Amino acid sequence: MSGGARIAVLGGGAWGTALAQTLCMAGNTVRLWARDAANVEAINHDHANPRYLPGIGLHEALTASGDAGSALRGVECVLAVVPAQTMRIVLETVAPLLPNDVPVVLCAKGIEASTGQLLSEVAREVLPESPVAALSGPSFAHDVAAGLPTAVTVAAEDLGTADRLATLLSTPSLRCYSSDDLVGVEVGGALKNVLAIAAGAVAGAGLGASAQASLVTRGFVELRRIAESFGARPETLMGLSGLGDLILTCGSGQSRNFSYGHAVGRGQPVANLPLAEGVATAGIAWTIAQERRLDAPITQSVVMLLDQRITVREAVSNLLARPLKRET
Ligand SMILES: NC(=O)c1ccc[n+]([C@@H]2O[C@H](COP(=O)([O-])OP(=O)(O)OC[C@H]3O[C@@H](n4cnc5c(N)ncnc54)[C@H](O)[C@@H]3O)[C@@H](O)[C@H]2O)c1
Ligand SMILES: O=P(O)(O)OC[C@H](O)CO
Repeated sequence: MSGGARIAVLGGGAWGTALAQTLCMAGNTVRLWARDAANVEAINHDHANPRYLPGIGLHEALTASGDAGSALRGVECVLAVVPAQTMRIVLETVAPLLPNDVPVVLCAKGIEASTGQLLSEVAREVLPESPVAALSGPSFAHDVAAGLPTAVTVAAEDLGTADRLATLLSTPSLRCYSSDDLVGVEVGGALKNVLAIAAGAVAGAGLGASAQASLVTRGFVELRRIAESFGARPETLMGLSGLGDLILTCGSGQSRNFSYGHAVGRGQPVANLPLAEGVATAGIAWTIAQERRLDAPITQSVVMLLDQRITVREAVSNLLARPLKRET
C-alpha cells in the first residue's frame, strides 16, 4: 500500500490532479507539475483545481509547481498524465531532469497519431534508460479525487516492476492490479475511447439501448482484434483496461468521449468540448487496422463520422447492411 513515497505528477488536468490527490491522501509527498500558472496558484493557495476538477477540495499537502526540475527533485516515481498527443513533448521536456532508474508511469490513453506508436514506445525512444509502465482502467478523475472506490491495472513488461508500482500507487480507495501485459493495457485503454464516441453518437441520435449494446459488444470484438495484432493477451482485454473501461465509458455521460459522441449524434457543435482522446486515436486506429488487414467497421465509421463524411444513421445503416456472417 502507498505511503511515505515522493512522487511527481506531470500534468495539472483532471486526471493528474485526481491521482495526486489520492496519493497525497495516502501519505505520500506529491508534487504536481503544471504548465499553467493559474492552475499552480489555485492548487497551492486555494487547494482546488476549479478548471479541471470543479467542486473538489484538494489535500492541503498537495503542492504544484511550474518548474519541472523542482517537481522532479528526489522522486521515486513519475506519473505522466498529459494528453496522449502531447506525451512526447512533455517527456522530452523532462528527459534531462530525470534520473535513469526512476520509473515513469504513463497514465494517458491514446496512440500517437503522427507515428502510430504506443505511448510506451514513445517513452522508450525519449527516455531509453527509464523503466516504463502504464496505468489504465475504469476510473473517472472526479470519482478518484473524491475518494470513491476504484480499481485500475498497472502494467510493465517486467512483472516485478509492475508489482512494485502497483503497491506504491495503491491507496485505500484506489486498488491497483499488476500485469506484465503492457501493450494489452495500453491498447485497451486507447481504443475504448474510440468506441465510447461511437456509443455516445448512437445514444445522441436516439437509436435506442439495443443498438448501443450491440455496438459496444461488436466494438469490443474490434478492440480485441486490433489489440491482439499488437500482441495483447485476450485475458488482459477482458480485464479492467479493456472490457472494464469499455463498460464505464460507453455507458456514462460522465465520459468526455461518450459526451463528444453524444453531441455529434445530436448534431451539436463540438469545438468547445473538453478533451476527448478518442478523436485523435480513431484515425490512427483505423490506419493501423487497414495496414494489418483487420476488419474494423465501427472504428471506420467513427472516423467517417468525425470527418463529417457520414451521419450516425447512415453509419448504422451501413453496419446493418454488411453481409451476414458467423459471430466471431
Ligand atoms: N479525466 C479522467 O477521468 C481520466 C481518467 C483516466 C485517464 N485519463 C487520461 O489522462 C490523460 C489526461 O487527461 P485529463 O483528464 O487529465 O485531461 P485534462 O484536459 O483535464 O488535462 C490535461 C492537462 O494536460 C496539460 N497539458 C496539455 N498539453 C500539455 C503540454 N504540451 N505540456 C504540459 N502540459 C500539457 C493541460 O494544461 C492540462 O493540465 C488523457 O489521456 C485521458 O484519457 C483521464
Ligand atoms: O472522460 P473520458 O471519456 O476521457 O474517460 C475517462 C477515463 O478514461 C475513464 O476510465
